Amino acid sequence: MQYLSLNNGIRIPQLGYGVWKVPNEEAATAVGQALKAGYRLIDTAKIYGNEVGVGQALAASDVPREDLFITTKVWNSDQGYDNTLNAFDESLEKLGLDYVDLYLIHWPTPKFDTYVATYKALEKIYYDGRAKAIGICNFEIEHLQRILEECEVKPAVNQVECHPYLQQKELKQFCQEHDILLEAYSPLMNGTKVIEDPVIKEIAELHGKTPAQVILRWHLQTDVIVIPKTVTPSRMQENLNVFDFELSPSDMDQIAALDRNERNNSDPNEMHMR
Ligand SMILES: NC(=O)C1=CN([C@@H]2O[C@H](COP(=O)(O)OP(=O)(O)OC[C@H]3O[C@@H](n4cnc5c(N)ncnc54)[C@H](OP(=O)(O)O)[C@@H]3O)[C@@H](O)[C@H]2O)C=CC1
Ligand SMILES: O=C1CO[C@H](CO)[C@@H](O)[C@@H]1O
Repeated sequence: MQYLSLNNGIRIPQLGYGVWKVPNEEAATAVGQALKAGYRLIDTAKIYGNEVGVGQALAASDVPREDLFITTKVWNSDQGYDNTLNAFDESLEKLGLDYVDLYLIHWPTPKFDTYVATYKALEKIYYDGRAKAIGICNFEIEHLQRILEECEVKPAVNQVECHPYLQQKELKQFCQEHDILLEAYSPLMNGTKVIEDPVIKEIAELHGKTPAQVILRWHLQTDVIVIPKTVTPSRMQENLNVFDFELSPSDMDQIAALDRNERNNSDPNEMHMR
């Protein structure tokens, strides 16, 4: 496993395991398999409804707590200072943990203008030592600017949709300038289109790797954290086997040219409180 350092010095595995759409009843098995395969970062959220299953896998695993990196997120309808503190307590209890490694605001929900108060609750959780790091998801530059201006603790990460068809170059640069790591969600574009892209396929053949491995390797070489999801054990292993080859500058240039601002998930400015 390869690690990066967050802006507060905490180490984060650069490749993790996402569990959106993994039903709670299946999460314990899936996360257990992922931990056995070698994943150490698990990315869940209250809205995924599987924190209990994730917690069961953590409890059953012999991986020491300090080697795990557990992320969860506050959902839109729990935003606001007090609501967030309560939602955090519930998430922690479901996970069966006394701290998480990273707690994130799931969406800025700009229409309701609650994300600054929500972030201040995250700061309290951080100061209390119950989250080793805090951050946000789906924040655009204007949302980030407000946090940087109005809050004390710099977000450690901004988790956003990112893949070769949505490379987030401007946001990535802004985050780099402010020492915020970008974390790529839906890194395989939810297993759609980009996996079938002819340029990706050609590069994959050149390296004797799969298209998914090429995409994940591209993410790693662009210095982002990447959290692919799969419930298929062979793919868990496939997605981890990306540390034994390197994309050339020419491969990287060809993938850079695939950027087309194509989103597969919601637009942060259109996400409402649900
Ligand atoms: N903060 C946020 O707003 C969001 C965060 N996320 C996080 O990011 C994680 C990953 O993103 P997600 O949206 O799940 O999408 P991904 O881009 O990780 O794609 C997951 C899909 O790709 C398939 N897949 C996985 N590996 C391979 C492979 N090697 N070859 C072919 N297909 C493959 C999976 O199928 P199968 O499982 O059947 O093998 C699944 O259908 C989420 O699980 C979640 O933790 C996601 C969305 C939003
Ligand atoms: O992480 C995510 C997946 O689930 C949610 C919907 O249920 C999305 O809104 C979110 O971005």
